[in-house]
Amino acid sequence: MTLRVDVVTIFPDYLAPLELSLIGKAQRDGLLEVHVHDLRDWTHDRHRTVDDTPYGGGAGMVMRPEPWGEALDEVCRALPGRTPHLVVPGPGGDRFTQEVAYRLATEDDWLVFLCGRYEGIDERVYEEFSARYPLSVLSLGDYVLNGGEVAVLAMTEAIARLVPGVIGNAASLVEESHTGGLLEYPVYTKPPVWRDHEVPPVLLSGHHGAIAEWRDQQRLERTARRRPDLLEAYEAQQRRGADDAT
Ligand SMILES: N#Cc1c(-c2ccc3cc[nH]c3c2)n[nH]c1N
Repeated sequence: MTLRVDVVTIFPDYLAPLELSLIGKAQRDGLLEVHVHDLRDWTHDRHRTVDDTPYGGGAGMVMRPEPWGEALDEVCRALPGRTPHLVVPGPGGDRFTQEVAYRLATEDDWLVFLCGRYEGIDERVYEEFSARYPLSVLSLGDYVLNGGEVAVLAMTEAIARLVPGVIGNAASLVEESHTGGLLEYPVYTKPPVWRDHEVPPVLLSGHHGAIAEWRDQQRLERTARRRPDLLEAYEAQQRRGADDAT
């Protein structure tokens, strides 16, 4: 399945990193298609204006609905017969988590990201396009960015890497943080001793069962220390699983 990603932004160069590394290779391998669009291409004045002052007063500027309307009318019709899922990064959105990334990677094959700037996008754009397409507002976390581009980079990488074939060794997806609800275990490589820091002996033992047990324990301890909220959810899920099995 080729995942198509369209991004509408006033800073197209911000999305250049999507041409690099694994995401760039996925595009060259035909697993991912990324199309970046400059919102100003849908303006018609000499200054290519995309913002204006807010009704009701207040600081800052608001993104005008007209360029968004014309841009999304065109972008969302790029694949006749297919329906895009519109994703708008925003601090007030639902939390973007690994579970959301997995859902978007497996349930959608066409994502259209709207990158807001200034104080945001005129609300009528959400009204107009949520009536026509699935539309999600998603937040990276509880801090404030200046626009949606950084969020789109993070979301696209998190989603694209879950597309089959993008990550060469799919097994690595199983043991990483947030897969299965726990944080990842600590990793080591050569040399066996570095500045008097030794690799845990169990990892040099060759006993795969003992290594797996140590890693599981490390995941639990690390999650308990750094993210007790995740551990609580994990243990509740384990209890539900045990109840279902009886
Ligand atoms: N996602 C996300 C965001 C944002 C964000 C996203 C878009 C715009 C447009 C203007 N300001 C923005 C902030 N801030 N913090 C997050 N976790």
